[in-house]
Amino acid sequence: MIRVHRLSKSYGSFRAVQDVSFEIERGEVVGFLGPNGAGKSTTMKVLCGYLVADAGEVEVAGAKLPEQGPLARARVGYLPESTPLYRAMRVDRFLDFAARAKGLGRSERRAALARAVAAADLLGYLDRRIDQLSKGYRQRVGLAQALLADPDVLVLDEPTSGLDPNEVVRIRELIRELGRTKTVLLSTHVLGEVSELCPRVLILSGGRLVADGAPHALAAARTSALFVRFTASLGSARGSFDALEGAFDVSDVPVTNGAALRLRTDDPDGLATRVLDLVRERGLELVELRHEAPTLEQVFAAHTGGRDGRFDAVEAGGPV
Ligand SMILES: Nc1ncnc2c1ncn2[C@@H]1O[C@H](COP(=O)(O)OP(=O)(O)OP(=O)(O)O)[C@@H](O)[C@H]1O
Repeated sequence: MIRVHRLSKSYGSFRAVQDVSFEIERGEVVGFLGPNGAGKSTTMKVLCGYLVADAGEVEVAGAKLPEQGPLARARVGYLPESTPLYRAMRVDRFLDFAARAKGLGRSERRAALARAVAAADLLGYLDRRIDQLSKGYRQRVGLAQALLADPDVLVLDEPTSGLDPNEVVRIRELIRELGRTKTVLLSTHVLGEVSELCPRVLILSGGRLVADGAPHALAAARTSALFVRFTASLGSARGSFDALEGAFDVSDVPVTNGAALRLRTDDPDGLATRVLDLVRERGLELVELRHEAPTLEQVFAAHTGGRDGRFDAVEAGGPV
C-alpha cells in the first residue's frame, strides 16, 4: 500500500529527510515515531502528495508520486498536525465543501458524508459551528474530512496531540476501528499510544530511519537486564557476579533487606542459568530473579540519542 524507496527532502540547504526506505502492506497499522524535527510530518506530506521529494521513489495506494499527486490525494486520507478547518463554518457545510474539493459528485457526496460522519462519530454535531466544538470534536471533523473519499490509506499526524484524556481515548478507539479496514500510518509522541494501536513502528531520527519492526522485537534486540535479590549481603561472593560470562555493568541496587544486583546482558536466559549455578555453588539464598526487558521508551531513547536504555532503580519500578 505504501512504498518509499530512498526518499530525501530538503528545505533549502537543510536536509529534513534523508534516504528513507520502507514498505507498508495493506491493512497494517504502523506507528511513526521520532523526536521533534525528525522529519515525520515532512515524510507524511510527501506520502499524501502535498510536498514533492527531492529524490527517491514513492508509491501510495497505487499512485506514483509526484506524477500522480491528485490520485494520491484522492486515495489517501490525511489528517495534518494542525487541521486546516474553516472554523466559522458549520460541520456539515465544511465537510460538503471538502468533499467537493476532493472532486466528489453531488450523489456521491451525500453517501460519502453520511459514511464519514458515522465513522468519525459526529452525528448530532453537523449543525454546529466548528469554532464552537471542543478540540476533540474538531479533530473528529478533521478525521471525517480525511475519510470522505473512503481512502484505503490513512495518514494521521499526531491525531491525539493536545486533547484531554477522555477525548484521547475516544480518538484512539476510532483509529483502532479504522485500522480494521484501512492501512494506517500514525505519527505520535505518545509511546503508550503506539503500544496500544500499532503492531509495527518506524523510528525516524535526524531525518533517517533508525528502526523498523514490532515493538517487542525492537525491545528484544536491545540489551536487557536481570534483577537478582538475596536474603543477606553477598560478602565475598559479590565479586563472582562481575566475572559471570555474559554479564556487564553489574550494579548494586539499594534494598531495605539483604542485597540486590542488576546485571545488564544480551543473553538473559544464558545468564540466568549461570546466576543460578553460582547461587548454588556459593550457598546463597535467592529471593528473586527476574528479567527486565527494555520498554518501548528505552528502545526509543536508544535509537534517537536519548538515554541509552540503561536500567536504574527508578526506571525498573523504584527501590525494592
Ligand atoms: N517549511 C519548512 N521550511 C523549513 N524547514 C522546515 C519546514 N518544515 C519543516 N522544516 C524543518 O524540517 C525538520 C523536520 O520537520 P518535520 O515537521 O518533518 O519534523 P517532525 O518529525 O514532524 O517534528 P514534530 O514532531 O515536531 O512535528 C525540522 O527541523 C523542521 O524545522
